[in-house]
Amino acid sequence: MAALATSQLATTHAGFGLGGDTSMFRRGVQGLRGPRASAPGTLSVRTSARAVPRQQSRRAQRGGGRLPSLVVCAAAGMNVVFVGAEMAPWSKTGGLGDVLGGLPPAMAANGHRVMVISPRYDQYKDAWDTSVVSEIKMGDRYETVRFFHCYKRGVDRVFIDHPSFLERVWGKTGEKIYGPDAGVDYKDNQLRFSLLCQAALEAPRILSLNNNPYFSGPYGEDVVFVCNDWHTGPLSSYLKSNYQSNGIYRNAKTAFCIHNISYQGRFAFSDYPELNLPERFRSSFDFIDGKINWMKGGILEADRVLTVSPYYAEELISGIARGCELDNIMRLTGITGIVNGMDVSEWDPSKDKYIATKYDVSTGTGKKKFERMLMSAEEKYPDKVRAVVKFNAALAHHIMAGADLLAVTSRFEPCGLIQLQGMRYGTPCVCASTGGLVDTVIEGKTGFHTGRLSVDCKVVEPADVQKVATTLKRAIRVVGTPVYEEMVRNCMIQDLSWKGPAKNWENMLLSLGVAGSQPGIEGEEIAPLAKENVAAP
Ligand SMILES: Nc1ncnc2c1ncn2[C@@H]1O[C@H](COP(=O)(O)OP(=O)(O)O[C@H]2O[C@H](CO)[C@@H](O)[C@H](O)[C@H]2O)[C@@H](O)[C@H]1O
Repeated sequence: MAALATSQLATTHAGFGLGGDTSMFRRGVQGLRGPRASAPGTLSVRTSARAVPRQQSRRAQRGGGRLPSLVVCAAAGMNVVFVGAEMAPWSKTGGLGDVLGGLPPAMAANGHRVMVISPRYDQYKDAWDTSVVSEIKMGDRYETVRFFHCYKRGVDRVFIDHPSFLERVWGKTGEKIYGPDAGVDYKDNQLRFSLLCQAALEAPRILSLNNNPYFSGPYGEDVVFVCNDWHTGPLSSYLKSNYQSNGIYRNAKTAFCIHNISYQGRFAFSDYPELNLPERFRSSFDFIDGKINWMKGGILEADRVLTVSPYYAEELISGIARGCELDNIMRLTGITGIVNGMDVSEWDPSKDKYIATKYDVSTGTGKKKFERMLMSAEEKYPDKVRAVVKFNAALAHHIMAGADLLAVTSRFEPCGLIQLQGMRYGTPCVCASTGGLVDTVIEGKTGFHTGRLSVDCKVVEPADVQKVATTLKRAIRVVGTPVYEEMVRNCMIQDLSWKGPAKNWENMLLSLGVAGSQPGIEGEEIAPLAKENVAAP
């Protein structure tokens, strides 16, 4: 019998990633109104950071720098600043956190100076208070944010500290990032993430960071910001209105990356003034449903639009259903797809702390004892299914290591990480033919394709059920045969790391032409997965 992991992993956590797709959004902001509203278009971000030294010459530093202890890198490069609502392992509800955890170290390994900025949802014991503060306009009043920092795997991790992040989520990292309960958003998410965008724009200028052996001082103004999902939609607009119109960040550019288009950050149109953006940006944010749409604004105002696989990029512009009503906007701007990598140090079957029996491609075999147990369980409960509906990192690793097949029956899948994780653990995937699954799973070689499934989430099409059942049966018949063994091997010998994707990202970001940007070098990240970068309440 084949042990089968269903797409539970892909679906159970979906309730956490709530986003702002909220017709029920009603925000009570009266309590936040204050006397210091500034006119649209004026610089509303004020900093009280202490003076910082000028950034030293990168090349001079690299030339004379000592050999790095964590990352092998040298020469050239660019300043890249990722901004997002999640950053694994400090915060994660799904793949967005994984990407902001794994891609930046791979870029840093190639010699780029890389910062990632996300909220400080918890008292992370490895992140220090920089003592740098900034006053940010949040709705009608100014709020003070503090910047916390740690340097890990060659990357500056910057955490924005504000009560609207820490007080809500404290001690519950991984949950409650977007709302008090699954399916419920915080009423002030618009203000929380506007604060994140504005604070993120301050960080490269005011933080003097000196841990990296090749760089020191602030990043400065020649940077490329990489915005991720709707939470960062207004960042490009703030860059233009608060800085570039005042002669700051003249050469900076932005890229906007779509991980999940289902959550677009739709808010009542009457809330637009709360963003403190000039009128000229209103048309970028307004939407056909009479709301403002953060993702639309993010797409239209960025210098480049990306998503996480080439096939998904095609799907997004194919029509309303797969483009979720933003297809026409993306046809206008164009969109580039780059397949995600995965964190091969976190997901390593030969070292995985969660699994008792470590293995690699040369030891990928099943245990007779467990096979017998499964068979007897099947005899006893022939029609029963075990569903575990909770976020459990250890169980996720167990499933990848223990299953014979992984079913990923997504209607949409921008890239998908669980099929990569499955393949890394020698678990071929039975997947729907959509998005990144098309780009990453090869029929008959590393998995099985069901064909495309309907995107109408309200109905279960009998034809889709048939497709899934037929493909599962087809796959189960292969399990245990030499063909299956070959598929397991094909899965495990692939390089699924961030190395290749990081190079693709580099080329795309270089094409934006930020002053001083240069190609990186072939670097190897050699740092072990840091044990200490876990959250601690
Ligand atoms: N119950 C559970 N317990 C523990 N861990 C669990 C879990 N359920 C899921 N996970 C983990 O969460 C991550 C899920 O990432 P995915 O990329 O598969 O989907 P997600 O929709 O979150 O990401 C979105 O963004 C990513 C990143 O771009 C795209 O790959 C994807 O297609 C897009 O939908 C994986 O690391 C998985 O192991």
